[in-house]
Amino acid sequence: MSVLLEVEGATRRFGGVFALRDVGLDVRAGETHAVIGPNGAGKSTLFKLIGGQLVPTAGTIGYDGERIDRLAPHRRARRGIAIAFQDAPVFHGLTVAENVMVGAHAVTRAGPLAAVLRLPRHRREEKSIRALAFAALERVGLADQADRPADGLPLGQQRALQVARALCGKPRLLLLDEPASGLRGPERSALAGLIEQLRGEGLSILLVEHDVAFVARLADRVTVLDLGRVIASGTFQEIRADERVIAAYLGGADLDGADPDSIDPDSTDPGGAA
Ligand SMILES: Nc1ncnc2c1ncn2[C@@H]1O[C@H](COP(=O)(O)OP(=O)(O)OP(=O)(O)O)[C@@H](O)[C@H]1O
Repeated sequence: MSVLLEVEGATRRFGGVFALRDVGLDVRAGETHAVIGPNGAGKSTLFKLIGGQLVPTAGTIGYDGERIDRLAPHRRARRGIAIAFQDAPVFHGLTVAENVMVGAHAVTRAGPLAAVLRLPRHRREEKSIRALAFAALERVGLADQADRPADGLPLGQQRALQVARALCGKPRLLLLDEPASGLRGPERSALAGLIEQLRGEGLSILLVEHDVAFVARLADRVTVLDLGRVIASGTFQEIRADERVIAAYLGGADLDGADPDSIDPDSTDPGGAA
């Protein structure tokens, strides 16, 4: 399997604090790779280095054979890296479809503001943007919600909407920022099913997540961060047996409780990775 994303020696310092030190990981084409770690481990910092919201103090990030660590986020998006931020705003007063159309700016010349303001440049592209948005809504199972106001959409469907927005950019690599956070059992299961479906369609996925049960079900490989360093990487079964991982998770009770085969539909416990 070829490597799509390669992070090497990534270091990020904030003043005297090393949020990340010499971190390496790769995402292979078609795999779901999860990054987990306790609070303050550096997960968000790593996510932002890959998305382009932060630049590394040292190290490199390669994507599809090209260095991208100094590229602006929108240039990464145009190369096929899409981000679904779990707390990205839902634009109230717009329909579900219109909210998703805002995500199409990565593959069209009109920007998101043009989409919202319906400027002439946008109108020329509106037809293809609508088609992209509806295809994305189909993929995430929200097509029947397309014309309803996005206000008041249940949290699980809001997450699916964020994923649909990201899919409008026709990504090869989808970055998911704690997608299960705050979701209850059935919604978590539905979202896990969606991520499995996208993986089945060939999308490469990098998932930063607190919820260990969620990761156990979805990830082909897991990278574990603690205090800014990689302490283990491998399949979930491999990392759950690693002594450093068990120590980082205070005795391993949370990891042992994560059943890779199921997410308890009645559970609201996020798996205890926090
Ligand atoms: N902008 C910043 N300025 C100063 N320190 C920062 C900044 N961002 C992160 N840090 C520090 O870097 C370290 C890693 O933070 P980061 O948010 O990446 O961890 P995390 O694993 O995402 O944590 P959490 O699970 O709590 O979200 C922490 O010590 C944090 O305080």
